[in-house]
Amino acid sequence: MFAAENGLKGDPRLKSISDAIRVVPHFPKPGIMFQDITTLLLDHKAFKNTVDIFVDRYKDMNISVVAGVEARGFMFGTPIALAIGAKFVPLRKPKKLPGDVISEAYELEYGNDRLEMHVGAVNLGERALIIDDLVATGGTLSASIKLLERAGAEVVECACVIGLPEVKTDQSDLLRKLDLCRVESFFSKQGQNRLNGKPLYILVEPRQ
Ligand SMILES: O=P(O)(O)OC[C@H]1O[C@H](OP(=O)(O)OP(=O)(O)O)[C@H](O)[C@@H]1O
Ligand SMILES: Nc1ncnc2[nH]cnc12
Repeated sequence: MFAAENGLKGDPRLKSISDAIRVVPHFPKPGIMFQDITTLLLDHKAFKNTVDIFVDRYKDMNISVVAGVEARGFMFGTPIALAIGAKFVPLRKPKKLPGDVISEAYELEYGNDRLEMHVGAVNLGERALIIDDLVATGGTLSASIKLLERAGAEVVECACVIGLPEVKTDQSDLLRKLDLCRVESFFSKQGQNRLNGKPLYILVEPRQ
């Protein structure tokens, strides 16, 4: 669900977060409206508001693992993990982790990729939160959920700063991706957004 529909309606922190995100048209490819969170990181107050909202939501949920998606999920995931007293597990792009890994392939708005996690980073039955900066097709989060579940964790929720309600891609491609992700009521404003059966919590919609 969106934070504004879940108790934070009119909360000025959401506007401060949205205002701090820069939109760069046609990056990294023509037609993509790139949501640039580096400008949010430059704004101490807006960055702190972002982390605080997540920490308030997750601090009493008995979460022992925060998994962050490379690269931008690391920037939000690590301060959240520290604040709620959980360990941080990086989900990395291929061939970056030195130990034994498990791996999941996925599709992106602008390409294909794979995520890897160290074997042994997560124990059976641990309660996990997955953090990224942005959800578009849901392919990245879908692969992340699978990695955590393969390691025996219970994924409590996925959380992102930005949710793109529509993906700028051709319709059949989008349908194929949504099918791949088994997205249920994706970006419905009423009720919960769900991704592979897991609740999805989103702070703001993209800036135009
Ligand atoms: O919902 P999806 O369609 O899967 O897209 C969302 C993902 O795309 C971006 O990462 P990207 O792969 O560009 O990597 P980066 O963070 O390393 O730049 C973004 O940070 C998310 O992880
Ligand atoms: N439009 C977008 N802006 C930033 N990151 C993205 N990842 C996938 N689509 C994106």
